[in-house]
Amino acid sequence: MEKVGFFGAGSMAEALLKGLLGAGVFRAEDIFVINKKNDERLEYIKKVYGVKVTRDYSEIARKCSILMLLVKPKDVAEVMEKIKDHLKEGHLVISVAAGITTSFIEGFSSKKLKVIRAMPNISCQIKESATAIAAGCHSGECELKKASEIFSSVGKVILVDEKWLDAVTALSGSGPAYVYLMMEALTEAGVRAGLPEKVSYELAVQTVFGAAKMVLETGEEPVTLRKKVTSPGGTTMAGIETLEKMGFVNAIVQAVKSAARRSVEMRKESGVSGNS
Ligand SMILES: NC(=O)C1=CN([C@@H]2O[C@H](COP(=O)(O)OP(=O)(O)OC[C@H]3O[C@@H](n4cnc5c(N)ncnc54)[C@H](OP(=O)(O)O)[C@@H]3O)[C@@H](O)[C@H]2O)C=CC1
Ligand SMILES: O=C(O)[C@@H]1CCC=N1
Repeated sequence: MEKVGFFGAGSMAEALLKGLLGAGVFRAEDIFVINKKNDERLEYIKKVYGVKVTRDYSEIARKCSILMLLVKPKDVAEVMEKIKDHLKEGHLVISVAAGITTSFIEGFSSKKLKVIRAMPNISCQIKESATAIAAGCHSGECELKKASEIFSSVGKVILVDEKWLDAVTALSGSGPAYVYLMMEALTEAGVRAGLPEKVSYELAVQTVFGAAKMVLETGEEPVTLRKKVTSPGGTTMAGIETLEKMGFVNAIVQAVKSAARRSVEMRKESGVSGNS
């Protein structure tokens, strides 16, 4: 079985660990995890998931054929500097860092480094991620298949052109947070309408879950289902009209635009030149 190295032991690394181990894609003993300085966190990861932990970058590069960059965009260069002399053409580097291009990563090695850029989301923890993947210029079918296998084990995978990844990041990478905010807003709204907080919270969360499941299980589009809920002259119509008046759709459109812009900014702040 192939060995995989995790550079980073934060939220994304843990979400992926849970998903990959749960799905049996890798054995715990074939996963190596490194972080920068948080000893407590590394100890926790080792204890809870039974994976190997180290502070030796070259050990990971030597032992693992798949190297996953699970660090913040600004820290990608530091990791690449530390592993660049140990990289071989046989390595597959998979980065989830928002805004960081495959060409930036490829640029750290004189070899034809195989790089895949992926944008999963936090739901990989429960195997429900929406992940988009794009290939770097030395990656082909084989690397895409491998990355696809990894991310399929934690949800749905869509293959995209790399130029779309800022938009993908803004939509589905950040997207769970927008939906959580919607749940918070519904809960708050219920409380303001007189419900006890616990009742409001339970209704809000189940409503969001049920609505998503309806779309997936019936195959009907959201617009069709929305019309089915909206009786003429009824309560939903009153609610939707207020959302429209308050610019709900535009607020979402602007949120995704801002997030995509931030992806571009983070690329620049991380020292990456060029687009997407
Ligand atoms: N969170 C999310 O929902 C999503 C995140 N992403 C992407 O995933 C990446 C990681 O995000 P997230 O997990 O939230 O971030 P966290 O801040 O939770 O984790 C970052 C990790 O990187 C480690 N790290 C920093 N520098 C180094 C280094 N030089 N060598 C080794 N490890 C290092 C940190 O170690 P230490 O604590 O010791 O400093 C920490 O374990 C980001 O690039 C983000 O864009 C993508 C999709 C969704
Ligand atoms: O907020 C961020 O920058 C990361 C990327 C997508 C989700 N979280």
